[in-house]
Amino acid sequence: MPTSEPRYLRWPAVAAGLDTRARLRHLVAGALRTGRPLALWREPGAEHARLLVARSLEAAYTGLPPALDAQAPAGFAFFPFRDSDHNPALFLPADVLYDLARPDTVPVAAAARDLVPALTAWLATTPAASLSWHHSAQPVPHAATEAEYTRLVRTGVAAIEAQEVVKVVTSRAARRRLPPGFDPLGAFMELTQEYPRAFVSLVSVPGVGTWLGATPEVLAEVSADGIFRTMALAGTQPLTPDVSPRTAIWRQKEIEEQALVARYIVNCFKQLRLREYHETGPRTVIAGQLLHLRTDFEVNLRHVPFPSLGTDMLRLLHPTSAVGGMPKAAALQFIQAHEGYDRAYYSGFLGPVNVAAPGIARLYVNLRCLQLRAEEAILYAGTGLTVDSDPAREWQETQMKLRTVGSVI
Ligand SMILES: C=C(O[C@@H]1C=C(C(=O)O)C=C[C@H]1O)C(=O)O
Repeated sequence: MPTSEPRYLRWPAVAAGLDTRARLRHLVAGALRTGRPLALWREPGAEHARLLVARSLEAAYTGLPPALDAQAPAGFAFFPFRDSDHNPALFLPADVLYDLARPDTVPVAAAARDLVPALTAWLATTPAASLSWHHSAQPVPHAATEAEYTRLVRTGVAAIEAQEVVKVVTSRAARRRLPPGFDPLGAFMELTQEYPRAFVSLVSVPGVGTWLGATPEVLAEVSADGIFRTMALAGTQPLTPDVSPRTAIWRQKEIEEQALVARYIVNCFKQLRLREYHETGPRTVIAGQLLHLRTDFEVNLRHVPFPSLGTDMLRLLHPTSAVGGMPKAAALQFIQAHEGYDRAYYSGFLGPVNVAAPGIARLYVNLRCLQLRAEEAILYAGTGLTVDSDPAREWQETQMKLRTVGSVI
């Protein structure tokens, strides 16, 4: 009889003695070996992580950003900064879900029943000693030197002075050799410990590659109580022993930079003719070893006549002026023309939709992240420029941001 209930697979004898983490490794090994996409994540404040395995790469290709409503399919969105053949927009269907809070069974979605024999076989194999992570087929992006980044910032400031853009976010890639025996799963676990307030993720997709990150920035969230949330996060300074969120002082440059992001979000609400939003802040918040300015926005979806607000906002927001700039089109054009490397999934967005329960979505901007290659990691960071930007400070700021995820290598 057809049913929409998942099927709960039990662990076979070979895996019976494995603890939760070893079972996770065993599942990940099987997904990698059989060429399947996977996403592992830990939500801010949550104790346990979840692993999702999609039945195939083909099933993960998507067009539009996901719909944030309870009827939409469950899965994990992994979207690039800009769609292209090299960096496809992906939505990994929640075919197999392993919840580390419930390690005794492996639920397989009704739509993925065909997967049960293969999955049963892979669970019964001897646990693998090493994992073969998926790597991107694209060339390693150019890593800007300090001189090159300085030039980029100067060009950005000149574009602001010439009034081509009001704000633009420039970024760069940095290459780091991986230490021998580097273990991405171990690094993921370390990040979850180190950054309890971040959204920590490890995504591996055939042909697309493997990305690891710990981001502080919500792009669009719909919670169980029907609240839509987004945030304007910008402005950066180091968290040092003598500053705290309560005593932090911000320069005019950072205040303006963050206000532009907040204004951008308000404009998105305006485009949808929505007036009933709550705005809190800006406040100073901690993100790893950094402080940022943040304004929170909330809409109670049960009190407004906009059933598709979450979906519409997501499509308007990305890429926000926290990673692109203002006006959006001109800033994106500037980035395309001058940045000199492919951001790929850095400053795209990612996160689960309808996985915890129908109607719950948590999408984050993919910041403080790295891409894994066979022997090296490519780290990414950017900075919002305004007319007052100083190239040396902007370089320093990217250095600080690289340290968040860089701490695990
Ligand atoms: C672009 C990044 O971060 C964004 C830019 C910020 C800034 O310019 O101060 C701060 C937080 C993020 O919204 C990054 O981490 O790479």
